[in-house]
Amino acid sequence: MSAQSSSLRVAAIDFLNPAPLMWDFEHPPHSTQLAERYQLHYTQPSQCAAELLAGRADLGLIPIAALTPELAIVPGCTIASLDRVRSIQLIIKAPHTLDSVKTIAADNASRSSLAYTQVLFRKFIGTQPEFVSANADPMAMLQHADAALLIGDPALLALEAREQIEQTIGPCLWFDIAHEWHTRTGLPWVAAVWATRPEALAPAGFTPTQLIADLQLSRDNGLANTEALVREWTPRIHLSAATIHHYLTQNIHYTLSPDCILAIELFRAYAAEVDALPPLPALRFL
Ligand SMILES: C=C(O[C@@H]1C=C(C(=O)O)C=C[C@H]1O)C(=O)O
Repeated sequence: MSAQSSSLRVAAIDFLNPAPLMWDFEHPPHSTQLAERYQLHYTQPSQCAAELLAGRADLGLIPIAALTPELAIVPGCTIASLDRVRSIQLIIKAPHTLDSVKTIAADNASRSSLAYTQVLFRKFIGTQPEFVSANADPMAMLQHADAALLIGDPALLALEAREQIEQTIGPCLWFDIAHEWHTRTGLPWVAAVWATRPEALAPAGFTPTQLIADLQLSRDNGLANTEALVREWTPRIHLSAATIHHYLTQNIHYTLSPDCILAIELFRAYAAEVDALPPLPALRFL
């Protein structure tokens, strides 16, 4: 059997924010060679986690809320933010405020932001609002609940449509969940990491070193090509080139630094404390 006789099945996220991480998989000169070794499939964050946990994917860009003791974090890359992320919005309908909100319609694509929001209310505000899973449609969500939690591209688009939403729904308060976490903990806000079932690597002819190197190089090449990414995404999403540029360079942080690891540990500890997630006593790394 040759060293690379089969490929690694990868579940990736179909939002704007992971685009720099995916650069080499989608652009020459590396895309052709990577396509022989990686079989990519794009879906929503919650689905990436489900596929990895069910063994339908070997590697996934998954919400940190979905990490289990069986999964190993691939060091190097992350989807995080050092303060405001822009794409995680909690929209609260007047006259409600953070203290009075009772029902929250939560985007069913999310695992991490849902648990961060539960931590925000249960640990920091001291209330127990009810969360109802919903499709990412801000008008419908706000018609049925006191607040809406949106993630990814739908959150970015809701911010652009803020006036229109408030004309229909009435005045709203808009909270950036990453900023709320950062101001209360002093730590980065971490949403997702590359994770793998480590036993899947050898049968696909991969070593951990090679996987880590491929993913980091793709991220580095993506960040070196931000201008090209902005040009590619401007026709694909209803946002200005300046907003996309700011989002990719200022809002999202792509390096899994020691602070990000501390943040994952604290988030999982708080989430277990408030019964938002099962306990995860130790993080496992590849
Ligand atoms: C920054 C974001 O992070 C995403 C949010 C996630 C979640 O809430 O579960 C998971 C993966 C990330 O890609 C975003 O999509 O806005």
